[in-house]
Amino acid sequence: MLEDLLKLRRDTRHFTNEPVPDAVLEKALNAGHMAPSVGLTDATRYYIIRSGEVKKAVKQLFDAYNHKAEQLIETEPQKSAYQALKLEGITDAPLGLVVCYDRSVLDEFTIGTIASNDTIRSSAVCAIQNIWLSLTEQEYSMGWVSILNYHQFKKILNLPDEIEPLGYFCVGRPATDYENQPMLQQLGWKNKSAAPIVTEIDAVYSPVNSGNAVPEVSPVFTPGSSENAVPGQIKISAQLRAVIDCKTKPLGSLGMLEDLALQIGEVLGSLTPEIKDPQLIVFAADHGIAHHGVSAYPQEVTRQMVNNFLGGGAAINVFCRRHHISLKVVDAGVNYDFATNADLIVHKIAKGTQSFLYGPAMSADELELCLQKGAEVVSAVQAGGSNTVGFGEMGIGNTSSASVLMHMLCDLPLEGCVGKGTGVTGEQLQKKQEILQLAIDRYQGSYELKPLMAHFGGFEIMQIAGAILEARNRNMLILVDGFICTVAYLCAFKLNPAVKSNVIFCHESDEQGHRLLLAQLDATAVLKLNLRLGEGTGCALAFPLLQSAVDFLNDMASFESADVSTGGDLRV
Ligand SMILES: O=C(O)c1ccc[n+]([C@@H]2O[C@H](COP(=O)([O-])O)[C@@H](O)[C@H]2O)c1
Ligand SMILES: Cc1cc2nc[nH]c2cc1C
Repeated sequence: MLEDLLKLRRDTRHFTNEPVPDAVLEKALNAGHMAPSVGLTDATRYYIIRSGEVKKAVKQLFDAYNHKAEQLIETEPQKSAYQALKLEGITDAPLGLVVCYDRSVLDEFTIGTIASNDTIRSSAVCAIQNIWLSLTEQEYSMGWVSILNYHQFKKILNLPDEIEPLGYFCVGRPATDYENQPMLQQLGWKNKSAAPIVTEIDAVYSPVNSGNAVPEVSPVFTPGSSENAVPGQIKISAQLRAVIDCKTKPLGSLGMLEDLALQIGEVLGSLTPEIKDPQLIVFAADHGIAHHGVSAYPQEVTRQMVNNFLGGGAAINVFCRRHHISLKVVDAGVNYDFATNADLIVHKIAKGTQSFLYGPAMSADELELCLQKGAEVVSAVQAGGSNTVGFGEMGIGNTSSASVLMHMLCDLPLEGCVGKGTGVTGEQLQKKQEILQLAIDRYQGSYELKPLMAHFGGFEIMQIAGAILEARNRNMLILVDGFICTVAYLCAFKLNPAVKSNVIFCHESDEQGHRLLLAQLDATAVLKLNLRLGEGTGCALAFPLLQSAVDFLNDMASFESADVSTGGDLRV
């Protein structure tokens, strides 16, 4: 009887050393294969582990993470109780089973995954339950080990990139029935609720009728209003100019460094400004448009590079270390679930945008959420004592999004806005242009700013726009990187032109379109090094020049203090 099996099924951590016959395993895996899979994606994959060496390596991963979990427990009695629990039987169980799903099924059109890619993961969970019940019926059992560093786990099993494991399952003959209850309940850790928790929803929720009205969220700023002026901002331009001109140098001879010193002094409201705790934030997200062959690299590079940032091995890590800039990564919408990491801020809106070839990349609500989440990042940065924030991005396909936004918002010919991105040239570049043109031709929405931002945007681009707006509200110095970041700035600027005074455009990217965009914005970049990497690399490289501008303003002698004769051209 099914009900008896459901009652008997246990998450098992205690096994006899009796081997699992092949026929038992085969029957259980066939039961897994009979489970529902969304849109018949058939993405569930199984790996069998019999090797003692592999089991030992998995056990070590478990031990390391379990130790971490122990550290999180605050009270000693609870810690001791936790330590007494046996949470796995990796080396005791005769067999290990790794249940995974294959993300590459998403490379083709699939049914049922449009709202969330998580559905393929859920299908694998259905298979797991079938296997569990089949093993129970055959008087065997299984134990789910989920406390693992999945990055390492994939590495030691040498799983292909697109294969995502849900856990390691210990399989064998149970050595106990835990008195017919979950082991955690038997040991008094926690009781299972007595009955399913069910609520009937009989009407569509409306905040107005509920008597529990949600206060309206105030916009990040009020475009075009005089409230945009930062309170207390001191008009010190003339004084700064005088200080710069009195330094021991021919008038204007420090060129652009003089403009930077002036701007930094103005933004930070000081004749002796100090750059405090500079921070670089890389916003990362995936793009539905990336599935249409518009990039030279596959989508998974986004998450691989995020892991590279977290591991300290990317160009931006190297440059930030060199120039003593703190680095954080924001998961704004990467198509992946990252392990917890102190340098990762999870502001995931969804696992990638929808392809704007078929409809809006994001909803109006998601756009607002992006602006809000970006603003939150900057609030936290300032609360930590920083007054200078640089923005970088990572997202396969994001030059496509940025190019269309530039075209739509600046009314410039598309060809001038589309470039090679990660390296598409020749026919592929032609194809990228055609796909983007098709998306534009199909667009039937409003030509107002926000609908355009939502339809063609990316989660990282819009979170950066929100972050720039908040940094301006907080009177911070804002460093903008290459082409994609400048498009994020363009969106922010269209919402509040006052952002311009706080922004330094750190470099002119080699991406075709950036030069044109900077000209359109009447902006001059600090560097031109033919970079087209993104990540915020331009910001990190320009930083020592900005610091040098501040240093000459603060530390250089004046004609008077050094007793040097002025030429006839001194302005003051
Ligand atoms: O910052 C730039 O100017 C820049 C120019 C070209 C490419 N990129 C990077 O390349 C990725 C987007 O390129 P693509 O070809 O995938 O659209 C994304 O991760 C960006 O960080 C960045
Ligand atoms: C390898 C790689 C690194 C990147 N960094 C930013 N965008 C990138 C795109 C690629 C492909």
